[in-house]
Amino acid sequence: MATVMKDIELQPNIPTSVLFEKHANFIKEYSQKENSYEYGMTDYLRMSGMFWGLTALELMNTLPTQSKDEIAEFIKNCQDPESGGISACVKHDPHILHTLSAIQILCIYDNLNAIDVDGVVRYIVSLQLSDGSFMGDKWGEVDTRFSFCAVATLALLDRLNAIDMNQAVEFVMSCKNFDGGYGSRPLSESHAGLIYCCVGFLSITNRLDLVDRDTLAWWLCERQLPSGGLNGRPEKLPDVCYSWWVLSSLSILGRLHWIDAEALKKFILACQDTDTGGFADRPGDVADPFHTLFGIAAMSLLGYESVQKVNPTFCMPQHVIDRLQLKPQILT
Ligand SMILES: CN(C(=O)[C@H](Cc1cnc[nH]1)NC(=O)OCc1ccccc1)[C@@H](Cc1ccccc1)C(=O)N[C@@H](Cc1c[nH]c2ccccc12)C(=O)NO
Ligand SMILES: [Zn+2]
Repeated sequence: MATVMKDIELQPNIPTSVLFEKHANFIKEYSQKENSYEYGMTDYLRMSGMFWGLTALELMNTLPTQSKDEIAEFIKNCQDPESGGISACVKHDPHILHTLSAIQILCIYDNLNAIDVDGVVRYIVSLQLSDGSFMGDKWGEVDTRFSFCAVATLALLDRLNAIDMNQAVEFVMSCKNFDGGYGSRPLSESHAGLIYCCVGFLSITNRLDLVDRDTLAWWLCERQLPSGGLNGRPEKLPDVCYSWWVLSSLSILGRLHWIDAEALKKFILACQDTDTGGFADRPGDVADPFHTLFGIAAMSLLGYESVQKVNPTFCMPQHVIDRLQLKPQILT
């Protein structure tokens, strides 16, 4: 009985280069369709959506610098004066995910003094529990994603000393599985997105010595399918955003060369929508800003020319990380 591996077939006529013009247009148009149904439906993701769009544009050297003040104004209006946290959109509750996205955007524009930095630090500190873990917001959900958001935000603000670092590391390590991967809580299944968060967390806290380097690198390489694409867990279909979660983790572990880069590049290029611009999760699907950022960021990690270098730990342009004099640990 043949074991059927879930994968896709690449069509013959796929693009052979990144269609930069079309992608820049796609992102700019997306943000202008303010009164469209899709735009309204994604209010709850607005701050993250802005991070995806702006980072993609900066990586393609097309950041709209003229929007700097209006974006700072929007972010200011999203900061809750009482908790110090930042929300996805005005009138929404603050959340650690969108607090990170907001700080990432302000760092790209070198405009951190647009918001109350001490308030943001106070908010992050207020979310840490006694076991070292972090809640996403006041409603109490705990997840290793939020551990990453906490240390990434504090590192960008140069305020890492505000939290109990040893306890924070203890909790993340309690989520390591025997396959070398990490889940969202202790005993949760390994997943490429959470592995990115936990490896990124250990990179920022300078504790990559705690990773089972080759076991984990092996699990990550096993994500590559015959189509060249990467999936997020065994038996799943390939998806261009997993190119980012897996490649950035392998880069931090110094094992990027274990992936078949040429086959992966072909898969990523095939995910471009040649009509609308943008990247979809898989060839032939509808493009969106999320998959557009992670497709471009993955191409950057693969050394594709005329894309700015991206930092694998922060998913931000390397020149921004350099300006902030941040040196997240990577293994060579
Ligand atoms: C809420 N999200 C998801 O659940 C996506 C859905 C998806 C896309 N392709 C396959 N599934 N899943 C996802 O992001 O999984 C990867 C992941 C999971 C956990 C932690 C980190 C990354 C997406 C949005 C979305 C929803 C639906 C369709 C496309 C995008 C999402 O917001 N993901 C997060 C993932 C992420 C990126 N950087 C992070 C840092 C810390 C924590 C999470 C993230 C994000 O981009 N935040 O800025
Ligand atoms: Zn995806």
